[in-house]
Amino acid sequence: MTKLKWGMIGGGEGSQIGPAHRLGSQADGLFSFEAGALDVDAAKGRAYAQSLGIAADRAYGDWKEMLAGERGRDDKVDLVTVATPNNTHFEITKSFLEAGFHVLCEKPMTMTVEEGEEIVRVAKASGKTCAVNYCYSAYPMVRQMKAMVAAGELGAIRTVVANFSHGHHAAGDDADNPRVRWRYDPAQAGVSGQMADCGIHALHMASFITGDEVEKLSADFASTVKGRVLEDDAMVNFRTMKGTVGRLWTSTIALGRQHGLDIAIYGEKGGMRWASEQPNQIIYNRLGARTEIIEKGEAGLSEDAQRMSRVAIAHPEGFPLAVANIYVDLAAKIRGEGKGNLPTAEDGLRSMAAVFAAVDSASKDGAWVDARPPMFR
Ligand SMILES: NC(=O)C1=CN([C@@H]2O[C@H](COP(=O)(O)OP(=O)(O)OC[C@H]3O[C@@H](n4cnc5c(N)ncnc54)[C@H](OP(=O)(O)O)[C@@H]3O)[C@@H](O)[C@H]2O)C=CC1
Ligand SMILES: O=C1CO[C@H](CO)[C@@H](O)[C@@H]1O
Repeated sequence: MTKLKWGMIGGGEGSQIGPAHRLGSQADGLFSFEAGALDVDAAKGRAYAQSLGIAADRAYGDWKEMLAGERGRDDKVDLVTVATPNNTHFEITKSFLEAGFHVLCEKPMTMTVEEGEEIVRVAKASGKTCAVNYCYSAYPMVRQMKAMVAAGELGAIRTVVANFSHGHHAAGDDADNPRVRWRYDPAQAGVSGQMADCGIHALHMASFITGDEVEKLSADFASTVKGRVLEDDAMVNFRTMKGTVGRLWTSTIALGRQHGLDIAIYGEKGGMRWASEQPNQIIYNRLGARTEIIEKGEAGLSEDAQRMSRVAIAHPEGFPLAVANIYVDLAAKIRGEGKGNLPTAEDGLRSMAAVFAAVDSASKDGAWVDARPPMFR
């Protein structure tokens, strides 16, 4: 099978997410890395792209040059990944979709709800795929949890408790760290810091696993590090469309917590929890029974959990392979072979609506506000 052609914008040398996209896109031999505008500094971006094996004429200085260069080629890239800071996602994603490219955009998909709605419209009109990199939903055992909820193994879901709390932005003297500073700069990050950076992953997981959506929420935001404009800690209570009670804590100042993404689902007949730092196990309790550990690779897992797992039982499969699962489903969708369980532009829009609702609620002492995008009300 001929490989699809892939290009990336952002994800340059030293970036946090760039390596995961390179490893993920290459893991299954489905995409060849053909073009990139990898850095905000044109010279650095061109040099780094070439050091990764990209031809000089496709190692672009910026995304506009890449769009102009690629759209005229017979062998243009099929898929473009947008892995730049948040304030550029909308313009780049919209432009590439309109020019006929498939796009995988990093989260948050846009800076505003209106932009999110615009991307949903543009993606639909273009007929191209626009996915958003909610990659934690592509861990095998997260797929297993989704399948178990859908099969009714937990009964009606009562409560979802999600955390995405780490301690890596706890140092007040780290404000100039280039990996940190844009995350608290409203011009580059948007109206929210940690809620938009990590909280939306946890909220997406809650929706993804339960097959439900956030309807309304109440938020408490805090900026605990002196001088920080945007929140670095947030507690959000929410309710879903089906009436499930939701709790979310997201923080960047929780020293001692490393990645800090975990989720628990409690239903009438059972409960289960999963943590991204122990991704191969689900801790499961049936009502009245002893605790069970469900292990990646064991017999009897859902078809989707098996499909998303590459190596035998007990061998760790981690973050880059979860990202690879997103690329597997993207390749299938681009080839018209199925949709998998891809996070979509609609998911990206729902996240933006939740972020804006949380900012609004926090400014009103935690008043409950509608968290649905106007387009879906
Ligand atoms: N899905 C996930 O799990 C994760 C998602 N993310 C998301 O990915 C995006 C990038 O985050 P992260 O990698 O942590 O950020 P970093 O700051 O670590 O890296 C950003 C990279 O993009 C480059 N860049 C900045 N602006 C442009 C531009 N206009 N054109 C081309 N390249 C540009 C930077 O260059 P330079 O170094 O010179 O500034 C750098 O190489 C964010 O939106 C973030 O929310 C991040 C981590 C995990
Ligand atoms: O999306 C993300 C998930 O993980 C990181 C934390 O480790 C975040 O900073 C990031 O933007």
